[in-house]
Amino acid sequence: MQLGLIGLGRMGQIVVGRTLAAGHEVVAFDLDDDAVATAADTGADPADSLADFVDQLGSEKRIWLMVPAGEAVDVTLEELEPHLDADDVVVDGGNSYFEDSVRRAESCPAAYLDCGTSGGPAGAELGFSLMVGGPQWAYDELEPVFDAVATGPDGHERMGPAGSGHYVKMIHNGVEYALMQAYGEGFELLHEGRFDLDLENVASVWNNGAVIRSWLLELCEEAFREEGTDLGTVADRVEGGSTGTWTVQEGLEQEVPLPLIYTALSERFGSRADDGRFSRRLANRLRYGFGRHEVPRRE
Ligand SMILES: NC(=O)C1=CN([C@@H]2O[C@H](COP(=O)(O)OP(=O)(O)OC[C@H]3O[C@@H](n4cnc5c(N)ncnc54)[C@H](O)[C@@H]3O)[C@@H](O)[C@H]2O)C=CC1
Ligand SMILES: O=C(CO)[C@H](O)[C@H](O)COP(=O)(O)O
Repeated sequence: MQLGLIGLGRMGQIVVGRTLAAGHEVVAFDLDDDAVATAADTGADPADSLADFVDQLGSEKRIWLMVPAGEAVDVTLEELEPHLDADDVVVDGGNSYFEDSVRRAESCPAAYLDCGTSGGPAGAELGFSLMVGGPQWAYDELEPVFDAVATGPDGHERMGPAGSGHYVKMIHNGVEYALMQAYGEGFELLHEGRFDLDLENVASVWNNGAVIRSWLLELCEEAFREEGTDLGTVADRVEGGSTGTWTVQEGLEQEVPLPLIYTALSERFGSRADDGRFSRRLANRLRYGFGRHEVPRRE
């Protein structure tokens, strides 16, 4: 299959690499020429403009967007629109708000798949977990690419109609916030508590058979190994927050109580006051662990 990839940042380059490794062709475009050159070095066909990108794709276009959520998706779709028809498929693999995806699916001339992507840049070797919404035929059509980008055939599923993929990913991120908060609080108590503990050792022993073992806990272990048991210069400041805000808003609309996710979100907002909380410094470092997000550091 030939896949057109727009957005060649941390996540897009992985989609390119995994799709090529599975024997497919990739045409790659980004506003940043260096990102296009990196994709070309991996074996993709570089496009120097969106017009060039569209020209290089065949009559039944298969396009994957991996650009930042929001305006970049709308701008890209607007430019693609004159070149798309009902036989084409567009996948949005970013963290778009699900209601935006429903709107885009209604107005896009091509079949539109909203694809929640989990695993982060650190998950490149294993492959991602993909939660897809949209028409069944388009999902079936893209299955070889989903097999390649995901951990394999078990790493992707069609969730339901338009919007359902990004809806499931939004709530996944709410759970992610609460888990990070829970690990952060536990390690804060261990750090401030009665014993002089090596937190890397604690995380390591918990990761070997304990009920609370997980990938996030492995990333806690990595953070203590690389930063030290007191997290060194990692600042008490947690960025991000959009996906957690949407999750809490949805909980309010559905009248489903989400006290843990809400608390984790409000802790993030509170962190921006910089008052030195350990749990938030760990959350800051964990976002680097899975997302390669920049780590704000204190002086
Ligand atoms: N980093 C992570 O852990 C995860 C990120 N995501 C989502 O995946 C999407 C991409 O994320 P990252 O790769 O981390 O971002 P990134 O910032 O590393 O890369 C975004 C790329 O898109 C390009 N771009 C921006 N606007 C463009 C446009 N109009 N046309 C063409 N290229 C454009 C930028 O030049 C950049 O190369 C976002 O929606 C993000 O929320 C999803 C799961 C995990
Ligand atoms: O989706 C992700 C992980 O699953 C990304 O890392 C995302 O950027 C994190 O979301 P937020 O910016 O709301 O912290």
